[in-house]
Amino acid sequence: MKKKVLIGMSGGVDSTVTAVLLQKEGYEVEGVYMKLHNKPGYHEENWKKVQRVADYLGIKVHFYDLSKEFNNEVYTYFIESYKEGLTPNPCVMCNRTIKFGKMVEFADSIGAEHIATGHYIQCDGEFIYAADDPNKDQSYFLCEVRKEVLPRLIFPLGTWVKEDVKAYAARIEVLKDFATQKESSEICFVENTYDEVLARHMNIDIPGETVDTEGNVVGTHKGYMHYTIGKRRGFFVNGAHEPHFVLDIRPETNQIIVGTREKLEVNAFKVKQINLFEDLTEFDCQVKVRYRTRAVPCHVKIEEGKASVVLSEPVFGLAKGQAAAFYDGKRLLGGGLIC
Ligand SMILES: Nc1ncnc2c1ncn2[C@@H]1O[C@H](COP(=O)(O)OP(=O)(O)OP(=O)(O)O)[C@@H](O)[C@H]1O
Repeated sequence: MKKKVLIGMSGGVDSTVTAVLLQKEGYEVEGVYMKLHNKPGYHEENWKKVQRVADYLGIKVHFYDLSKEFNNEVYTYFIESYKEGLTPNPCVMCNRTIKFGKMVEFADSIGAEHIATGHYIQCDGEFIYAADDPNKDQSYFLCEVRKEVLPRLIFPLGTWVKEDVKAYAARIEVLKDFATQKESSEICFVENTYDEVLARHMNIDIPGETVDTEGNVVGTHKGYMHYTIGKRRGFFVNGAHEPHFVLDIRPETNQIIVGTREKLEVNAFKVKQINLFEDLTEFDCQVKVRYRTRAVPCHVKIEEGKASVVLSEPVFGLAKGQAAAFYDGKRLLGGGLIC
């Protein structure tokens, strides 16, 4: 009997090509489109595309409304994090709870042993590995995924480059336009900027004090939720000759702490909500502290659910709330949230 795979189909070129490839490989393919939020017009358009692919492949596709779950697990966390002066990573949370959480439960309900997506990642059933194409690699966003689901995951695009994925779609007459459509933005529910999303829920324009590391008031800012650590624009510092960066955010007093670039340097930090694919308590590895950055060698020690990370070279602009992903070369060991 053919093995059944459930594919997360977004209407984008990556998941479309994923579906074509897995059907060619001999899997019995079903697709699911998850409605995650209420961006006007967004779902109607994507669902139509998913149906078009389904017609072409002759497969069954499901429309699954997970907007309530997404709101509870991802969207609220996003809003609350900014309120607390943190920099959230909604994609990391979505991958844990929705894409490789609720979608896996859905796969169970239709008797699908495997779950596939168009993520640029590799997985051997035990570990996740960075994609061959370093520019597209998305493994960082899976550092909080539960270990138990790994044996069921398939990522056919982990060895592909995006241009080849587009070229593949372009060669199929009915899927031609998938190759040229606009690529999705980084956070699916953010249309333009994250402040716009926050402003729908609260007043974020409350001017406050800009303070230096000694506690002196040196200027003004637009409201602490407009800033993330490392940001260097959008606030005022009296008589500053050098560029100043946001070093810390104090929601209680609506203050931002600013300083020159060398003050952004961090050599050690802590990580909570640790999720590891291997039983490790003390180890050397490399850590990525944000998505588009190089992994830095470090030593990690885990005690009472928190990891102490000591870096062998400094990083600049470490934002609390962001994910820290631990790697052994291309192999993802797991990760957690910077605290
Ligand atoms: N709303 C959704 N419903 C079902 N699966 C989804 C949805 N959004 C994303 N996915 C799955 O997660 C994968 C990675 O999502 P991401 O948002 O990074 O999309 P992407 O790289 O633009 O891929 P695509 O070209 O398939 O949209 C997608 O390839 C798809 O398999």
